[in-house]
Amino acid sequence: MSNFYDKVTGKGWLRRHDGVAAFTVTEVAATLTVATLVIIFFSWLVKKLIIKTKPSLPLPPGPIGWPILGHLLFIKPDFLQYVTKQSQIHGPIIKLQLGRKVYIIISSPSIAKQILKDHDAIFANRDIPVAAIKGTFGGLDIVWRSNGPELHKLRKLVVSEIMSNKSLDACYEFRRREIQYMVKNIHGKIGSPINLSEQIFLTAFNVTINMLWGGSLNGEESNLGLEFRDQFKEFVKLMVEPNISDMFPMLRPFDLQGIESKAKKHISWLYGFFELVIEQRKLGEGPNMADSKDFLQQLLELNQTGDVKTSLSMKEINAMLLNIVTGATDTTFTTIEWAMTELLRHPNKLQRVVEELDAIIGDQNIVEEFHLPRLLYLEAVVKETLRIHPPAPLLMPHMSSETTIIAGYTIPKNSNIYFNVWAIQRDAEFWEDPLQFEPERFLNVIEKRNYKGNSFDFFPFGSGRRICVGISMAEKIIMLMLATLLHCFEWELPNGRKPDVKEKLHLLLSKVEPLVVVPISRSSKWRHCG
Ligand code: HEM
Repeated sequence: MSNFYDKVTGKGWLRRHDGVAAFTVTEVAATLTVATLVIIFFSWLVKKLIIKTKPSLPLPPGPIGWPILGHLLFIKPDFLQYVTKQSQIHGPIIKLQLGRKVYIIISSPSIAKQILKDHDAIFANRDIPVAAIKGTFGGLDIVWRSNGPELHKLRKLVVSEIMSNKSLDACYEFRRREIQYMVKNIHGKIGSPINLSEQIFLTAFNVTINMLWGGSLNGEESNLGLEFRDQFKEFVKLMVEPNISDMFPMLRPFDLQGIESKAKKHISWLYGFFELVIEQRKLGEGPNMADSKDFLQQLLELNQTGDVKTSLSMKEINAMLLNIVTGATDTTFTTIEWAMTELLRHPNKLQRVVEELDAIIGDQNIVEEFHLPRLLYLEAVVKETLRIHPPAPLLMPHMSSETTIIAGYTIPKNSNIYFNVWAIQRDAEFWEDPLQFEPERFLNVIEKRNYKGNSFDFFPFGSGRRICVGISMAEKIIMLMLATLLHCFEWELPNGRKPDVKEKLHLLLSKVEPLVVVPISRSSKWRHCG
C-alpha cells in the first residue's frame, strides 16, 4: 500500500501521521518564499523605525561651499584667520570641505579634550599630503607616520636617546659653545642695527646640528645654514599649498600644479645635505667619538643591526634627521624671535627679566644651564609667548581612523582635524585680557600651566600620543638663548620704532618682518660677554 502511495504521490508529499498527504512541494515552496519576504520586509521596517527614532547625528556646521571645490576658493590667503572667523560664526566645531576631503576645526578646550584624550587612539593618524609623501619616502618619518608600533618605536628612540636628561646634559657643551659664538658675533656689531632674526635662526640651527652630529655652520658656511632654511621653507609651503592631487587623488598622476615635482627639487637639496654629513661620518670624520656617541652615530648603528624590532633603514634615518633639524630649529627660533619682540614692545617686562637675570647670574658670570630653573619670570615670559604666538597654531593635522561621534556631531572616517590652539589661547572665556602680553599670569600657576598637554586651554606642544617629542630640548634652547641675549646686551630699536607683530602662517606661524635691533654693550663689568 505504501509503495502505491509513493508511486502515485512521489517522495515530495508531506504526510499527516495517518499517512494522508497534507501539502504539495509547490505549496511548501510558496509558503517559504512568502515567509522570507515577510521577514525581509519586517526587518527593513524595524530598521527604518529604529533609524527614524534614532537618527544618525549630523556633520558639524560650517559655511556653505561650492559644489565639488567646497571651500577651496575661500581659504587663501590666510587659512588661520578664515577658520577662526568661521568658528566664531558657526561654533567651536566646524566642517570645511576641499574637494573630497573633510576638514574639522576645533576651537574649544572641552572638544579638544574629547578628541586628544578620550578618543586619542582613533585620532592619532595623519593624512599625508602628496608633497610630504615625496619628502618622507612615503611617510617614513615621525611627523607623518601612521599611528602604530613603528611610530612608537621611533618616538621612543628620540625621547629616550636624545631627549633624556642624560643625553641633553651630555651635549650641553655644544649648546653653550654655539651660544657663546653668537654672543661674540653680536658683540662685534655693537651700536649698529643687526638682523637679530637671522642670528637667532643660525644659532638655533647650529645648536641642533651640533647636538645631532657635532657639526656647525659658522662664518662663511653660515650661508649654507640660511640656504637650508630657505629650501625647507619652500618645501613647507608646498606641503600646505591646497593641492588638487590631495583633494582628488585620481588626478595625482597629472601633478596639475607641479607641486610634486617642485617638492622633489627642494627635498633632494635637503637630503643631499644630510648625505654629505653621513658620508663624512662613514669615512670616520666628525667629532671624537671615544667616550660617547652622538645621535647620528646611534642612528647609523641601528642601520646595521639585523634586529627588525630596532633596526632603521637609511631612508628612515634621513627622514628622522629632517624632522629633528627642522622641528627643532624653526619652532625654537620663532619662539625666541617673538619673545624678544614682545619684550621690546613692553619695556617694563623687559626690565623685570633683566633684574631677575642680574640677581641670579650677576655681572661676572655667563648664563649657565644650571641657572635656568631659578629664572621663574623668564619662564613665564616664554609661556606667555607660546600662549599668544604658538609656533604651530593649528598643531599638526590629525586624522580620524574611524567614524566617531564628537560633541553630538558625526566626524567621518579619514577627516583631517585641526586644533585652533591660537584661538583657544586667545579666548577671553579662559584668559583675562587675552591679547595683553602679561607673563605675570603664569607666575602663580607655573607648575600647573605646563607643557604636558593636560590643560586644554594651553597646549602649544599638542597633547596625547602625538604630543611633540622635543619639549625638553626646546625648553633648554629657548631659555638659554633668551637669557644670554638679555643678560649680555641692552637692545635698542632703530629710530625708536616698535617692532611690528604681523604674523603669517605656513604650517608654522612666523613674523612677517625680521626683527632688526641695535645691540648695546652693558657696562664694562660684562667683559665675559665679548
Ligand atoms: C617651541 C618649540 C616647539 C613647539 C612649539 C613644538 C610644537 C609641536 C607641535 C604642536 C607638534 C604636533 C603635535 C600634534 O600633532 O598634535 C609637534 C610635533 C613634533 N615635534 Fe615639536 N615643537 C617644538 C620643538 C621641537 C623640537 C626641539 C623637536 C626636536 C626633536 C621637535 C620635534 C617634533 C616631532 C618629531 C614631532 C612629531 C611628533 C609626532 O607626530 O608624533 N619639536 N611639535
